[in-house]
Amino acid sequence: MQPPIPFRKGHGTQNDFVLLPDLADALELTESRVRALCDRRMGLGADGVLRVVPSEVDADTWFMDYRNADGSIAEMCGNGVRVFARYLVDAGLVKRGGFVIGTRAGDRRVEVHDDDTVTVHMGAVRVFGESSATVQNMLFPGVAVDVGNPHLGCQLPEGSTVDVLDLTAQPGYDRALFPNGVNVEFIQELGPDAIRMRVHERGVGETRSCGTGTVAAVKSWLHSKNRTTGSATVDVPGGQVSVVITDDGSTLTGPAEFVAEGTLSSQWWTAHR
Ligand SMILES: N[C@@H](CCC[C@H](N)C(=O)O)C(=O)O
Repeated sequence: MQPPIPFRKGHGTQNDFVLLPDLADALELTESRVRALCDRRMGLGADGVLRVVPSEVDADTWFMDYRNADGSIAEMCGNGVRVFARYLVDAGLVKRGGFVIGTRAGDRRVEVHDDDTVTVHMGAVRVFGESSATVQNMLFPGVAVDVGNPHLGCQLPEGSTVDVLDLTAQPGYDRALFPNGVNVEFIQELGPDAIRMRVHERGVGETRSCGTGTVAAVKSWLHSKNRTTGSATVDVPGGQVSVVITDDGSTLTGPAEFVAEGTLSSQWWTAHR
């Protein structure tokens, strides 16, 4: 019989996660279990799952096994990695300060600050093409951005607001350019160093924030001004984060909050295999 499984529920700017500490790398986290966990009625409810496992490459590093709510695997999650980092400190698995977390997009250095906000070194951000998204027969020009996972950042024309967009359905996108799907950001300029963003996430739907999406949004916004580097605050429906993009990397800083902790019922876990 499966012993009860501990979990934590947390969020970063309301992009929410079920965190499963699996220090012995023994949990069988199937697609069906991820979908059930993330379901807001039959499960705990979340945009994704963060499984905490030892890295196979480096004995001193913890690996973030991230899954989208539909059970799919993604390379990276910027809000998730902040919650993950805070968990490692809270659980006494690493010391507060700077350390490295393994992800499918590569190692990410994080700094957990005294106020529990977290800065993540998100690595290189690359624009790899011009494209567009379609929402309710309206075309939004944008650029394809690689933040370890794929994004399409669409800058709204001056004077437009992201509020009016209906993001209940997946925006249309070029399947040849994004063969593995894409996260789509809609960006509104607020000022010289401030933007707003809404996002439709691959494997989830519209979320209240997407950390990699905020980095992609700042890169797209800078690109629309013929700039490659710069910084901005990004307002999302769930709060605010700060992004800095330099020639050789990028950082994302924002909150990481815990909501609850408990154990999953063994019966429930077995029923959803
Ligand atoms: N919410 C995340 C991104 C999660 C992965 C994304 N849905 C994908 O499939 O690439 C973030 O905070 O970055």
